[in-house]
Amino acid sequence: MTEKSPVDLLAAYRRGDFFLATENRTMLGRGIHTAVSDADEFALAERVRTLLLGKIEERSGEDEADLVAVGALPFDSDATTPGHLVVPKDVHVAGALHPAAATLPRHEVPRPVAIRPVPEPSRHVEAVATAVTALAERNLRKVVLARALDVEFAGPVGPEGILHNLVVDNDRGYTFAAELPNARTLVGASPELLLSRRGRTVVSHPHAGSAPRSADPTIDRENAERLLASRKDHIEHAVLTEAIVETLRPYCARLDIPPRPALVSTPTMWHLGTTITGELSDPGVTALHLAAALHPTPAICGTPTPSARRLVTELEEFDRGYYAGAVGWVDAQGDGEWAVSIRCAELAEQSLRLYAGGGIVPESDPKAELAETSAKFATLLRAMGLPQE
Ligand SMILES: C=C(O[C@@H]1C=C(C(=O)O)C=C[C@H]1O)C(=O)O
Repeated sequence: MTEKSPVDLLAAYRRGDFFLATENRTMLGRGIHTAVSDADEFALAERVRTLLLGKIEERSGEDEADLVAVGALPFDSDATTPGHLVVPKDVHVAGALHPAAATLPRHEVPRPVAIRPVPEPSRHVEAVATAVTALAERNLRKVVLARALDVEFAGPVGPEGILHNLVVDNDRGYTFAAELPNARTLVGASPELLLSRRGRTVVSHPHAGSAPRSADPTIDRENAERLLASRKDHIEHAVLTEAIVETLRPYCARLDIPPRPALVSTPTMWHLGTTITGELSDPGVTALHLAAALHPTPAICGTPTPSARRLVTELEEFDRGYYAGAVGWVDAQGDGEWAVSIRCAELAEQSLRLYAGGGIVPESDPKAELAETSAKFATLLRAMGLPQE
């Protein structure tokens, strides 16, 4: 592994590579040594584990640090949208991109020729109202409804400029670009950690409960305080942390769960977040296996999961693809990091689809839910140099 600075890695990123920047690490994966796709996420985790362990043996004693698999899990796996990981030919890892990245000049992204909401905003409001009724009828505690924006360009557009600007804007969280098996690139900046594993230590940082940031410091503070005091948002959040804890508990000898969520901020949103830390009882369980066990969490699907998933399919007029899945890496030891793939877009040759959703509980107001998705689009719109809806 040659030494490169984090800013060099960002500059070196090209479509086809894997890129992930976190608060303390920057990773660039290039080339395909082996690609593994599987619609069954646990089978995928097992195949990747066997593959990486096999590679350790081939190398016998050489450096194992760059033996990783990187990639993305979709919201709903099937044959055309499988979990997709790649063992890159070359992996470069460096330290944190920030604070240095904040001073980098922004890149120009071509202006779109068309932006079309899917569905129309009024239809999303109706879908949320229908969801609120369905929650009571079907005994659901929460469902997450999303909408999309289809953006078209006059010519080919790469992910490089968008990724660069996302990195400049976001000094925390998980900023990523990953190649998808459908010849698209998933690019985004998620605040939310699904799961990380380092040795026996696992961490999950679920987010639920949202309010927009404001350029006016007084309004910004008020929005944050209203969120911290909002019963509706605390209910949405509790449903999520309960599910994470329930899933992780059987794997862990110890779990630390803070009694109440904390305020988390991105440049565009306030959220409620809870950092859950655990110690694995079986260190043989990989980060990817645990990510597969947790997914789909009530942050992006709902509770109970099967009926929430059904309601999502009934009410959303588009396929989520790799939005509301996970993006990350796992190494030969089973360590890894998986972020929830939100605040992201799937980029094709000269078009992209960007996504945003929000949790619906019985107390939800449909108009406020529409506004929340608009605020969430801002992460990507800003990186594209566009006005925020
Ligand atoms: C579903 C999204 O975000 C999720 C939903 C949230 C909410 O409902 O409050 C908050 C953070 C995320 O877990 C998204 O950004 O698309």
